[in-house]
Amino acid sequence: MIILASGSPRRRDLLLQIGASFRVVVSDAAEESGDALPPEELTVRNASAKAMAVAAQQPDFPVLGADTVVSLDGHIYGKPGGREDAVRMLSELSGRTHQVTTGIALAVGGRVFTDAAVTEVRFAPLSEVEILAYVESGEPLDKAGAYAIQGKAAVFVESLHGSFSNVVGLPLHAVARLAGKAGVNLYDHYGKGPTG
Ligand SMILES: Cc1cn([C@H]2C[C@H](O)[C@@H](COP(=O)(O)OP(=O)(O)OP(=O)(O)O)O2)c(=O)[nH]c1=O
Repeated sequence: MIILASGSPRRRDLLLQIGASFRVVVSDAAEESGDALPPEELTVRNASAKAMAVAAQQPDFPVLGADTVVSLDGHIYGKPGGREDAVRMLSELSGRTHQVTTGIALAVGGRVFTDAAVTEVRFAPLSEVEILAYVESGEPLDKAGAYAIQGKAAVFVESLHGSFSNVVGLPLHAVARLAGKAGVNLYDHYGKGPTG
């Protein structure tokens, strides 16, 4: 069994999807933000801080932390500060290709294994009316870059290159690969793997 150090229902759903054996302990680690660090470095740092904060209380289990940001033209977009901020972010993403980066960190036995995945997402040009209606739906407010690809914003996405689950908050292939590297079994209930 592992511990998911995350309050994100999306990350919980993604681990459930692959049949992982886990429980959730939400981390209180402070997140860094801003454009000073490249997205891979920033998200790996934040993911490590989340994993290590929970590992300090739960040293007997491997702990997985993750952090997702959107980036475009050297700017990093985290969660919007409110509706106006969400409108601004979506206007900037409109008609452009941006990157979604998730850093992951697995703390196990005093060591921290890390990785990051990047997905390119192309948005169609969005009208002001579309953006305002979407923000009004409330969906963007707790999402990096002010949108949810698994939700109503799916209609904005013209194309995607890379891992889809990465955009939703947890790159599942990279998580499985990292677990393998760290010697952690994600599916330890009765020793069964994803195929049962
Ligand atoms: C781009 C995008 C982000 N998101 C979400 C995933 C993350 O939950 C959130 C990014 O915020 P994060 O700070 O990475 O995570 P979180 O605060 O939700 O959870 P925790 O720190 O406890 O792990 O944005 C989507 O759900 N869909 C999307 O298409």
